[in-house]
Amino acid sequence: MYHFIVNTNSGSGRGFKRWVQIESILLERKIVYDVSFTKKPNHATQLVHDLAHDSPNVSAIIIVGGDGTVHEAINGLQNSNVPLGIIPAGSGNDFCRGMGIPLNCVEALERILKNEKKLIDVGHINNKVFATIAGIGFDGKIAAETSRSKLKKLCNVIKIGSIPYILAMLKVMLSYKPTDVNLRIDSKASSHENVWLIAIANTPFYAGGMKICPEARNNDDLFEVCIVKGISRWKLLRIFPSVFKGQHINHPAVRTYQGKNLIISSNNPMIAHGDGEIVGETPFNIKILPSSIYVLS
Ligand SMILES: Nc1ncnc2c1ncn2[C@@H]1O[C@H](COP(=O)(O)OP(=O)(O)OP(=O)(O)O)[C@@H](O)[C@H]1O
Repeated sequence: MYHFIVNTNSGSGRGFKRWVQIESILLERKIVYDVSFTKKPNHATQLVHDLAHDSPNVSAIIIVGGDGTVHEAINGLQNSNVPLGIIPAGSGNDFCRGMGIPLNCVEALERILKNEKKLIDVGHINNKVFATIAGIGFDGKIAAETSRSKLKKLCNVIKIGSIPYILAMLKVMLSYKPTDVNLRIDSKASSHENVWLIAIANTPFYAGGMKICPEARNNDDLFEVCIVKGISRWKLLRIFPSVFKGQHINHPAVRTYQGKNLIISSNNPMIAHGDGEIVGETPFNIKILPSSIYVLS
């Protein structure tokens, strides 16, 4: 039996609208399902954990929500073979974008009903797992600003999901102070001065379609790492638009690496997000968890 978990709040109410559409299709086709609605932040983790570990009649758990709800769901799914399906209903939907899951909810449902499973890697940071990207520094600060933004709701309604991110980015850019970082990727240690951000990617996209790590794949047992450092805020502002096409990686202030395990410390605390949800401050120990969860895709 399919069990749907709906975050009616995601995408400023889009979650509810998508569920109404999906439920009418399920009823019309006489597909057996059950549904739970998230009642508060982090509720999806508990719901998924209980369904995946204590409900033998659940054949798949389908999330109706955005990246935050997917993040909560995968944190409840650890050590389970129950596959996860996603009906995108958030403002960013970067996990779906990275997996090639249709952003149209009816097409996403059709894909789920084909029952084709992919085994994917996830990342681990501060006792949390993440499916897309962990962003540290400038990035984490922007995520913290965006999650507080009232504008996010309005922009969701008029379908310009990246705008709150861009405005938060401009605000943080004016005040952010880059810091020095010690980094170990697998056995290789390095030091970096004036670091703006470190993105550790399992899939290419964040913030509603910015291609921060174009080469990231979630089935290769590896992170793609992008570091931006030693650049003035005005030059950073100038190269920013190139991130939408992933062309920023050619700039001399941008370095890319690959690896499975990272240890990161910094002179001044750097805040981090995983899948857009705040996960803490430096120091971090981050590792890839290969072939961790099944996704219907
Ligand atoms: N009943 C609820 N009331 C308030 N918040 C909730 C409820 N259920 C879940 N949430 C929270 O809603 C937040 C936003 O959900 P989600 O990330 O799925 O949507 P989004 O932010 O619109 O999409 P995206 O992350 O793709 O931009 C999550 O952080 C989750 O904890």
